[in-house]
Amino acid sequence: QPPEPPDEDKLAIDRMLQLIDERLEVAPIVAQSKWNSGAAIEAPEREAQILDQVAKEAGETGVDEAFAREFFDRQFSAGKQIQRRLHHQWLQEGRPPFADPPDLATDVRPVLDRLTPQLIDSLADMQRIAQVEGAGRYLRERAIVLVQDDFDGEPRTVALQPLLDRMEP
Ligand SMILES: C=C(O[C@@H]1C=C(C(=O)O)C=C[C@H]1O)C(=O)O
Repeated sequence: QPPEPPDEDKLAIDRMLQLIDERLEVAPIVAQSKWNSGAAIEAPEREAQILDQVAKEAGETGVDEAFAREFFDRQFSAGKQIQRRLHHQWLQEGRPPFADPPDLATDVRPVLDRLTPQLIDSLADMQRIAQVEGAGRYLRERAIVLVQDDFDGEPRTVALQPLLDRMEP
């Protein structure tokens, strides 16, 4: 029998995976909003602003700042991958603008901003659990169940990478 993390750690890993999935779920809404407005998928100043906030809150929560930055950078990459794939698809379909598009600033970004502190708290758990035997194995197994595999599972792989890099197998 391979070693398994304690139940409490399993719950914390599940929680992290649910939050990652929730964040990825927002990407298609971002894509819709940008499809209508013509805004670029890449918003580097917005990413920089989130990362500044992340660095500050990570410090206060005892999360390694480089780990937190790397983690969020990968979440951005995964989200942008989804946006690019959808825009590519819609371009090929000749899709017209969406009828009732969400507003990026007032409807969509606040949803992502609410997830940020929850993800940082969860990162504090992950930092501790990284040393627990079987944590990486459990995370890998549960990710298949809890995180969407849209677009061939590529965004999922990207989003999980910083966690798996740290975890005991
Ligand atoms: C989600 C957006 O698109 C991209 C992805 C971001 C993210 O995942 O937080 C942030 C900025 C953009 O580069 C956005 O513009 O808000």
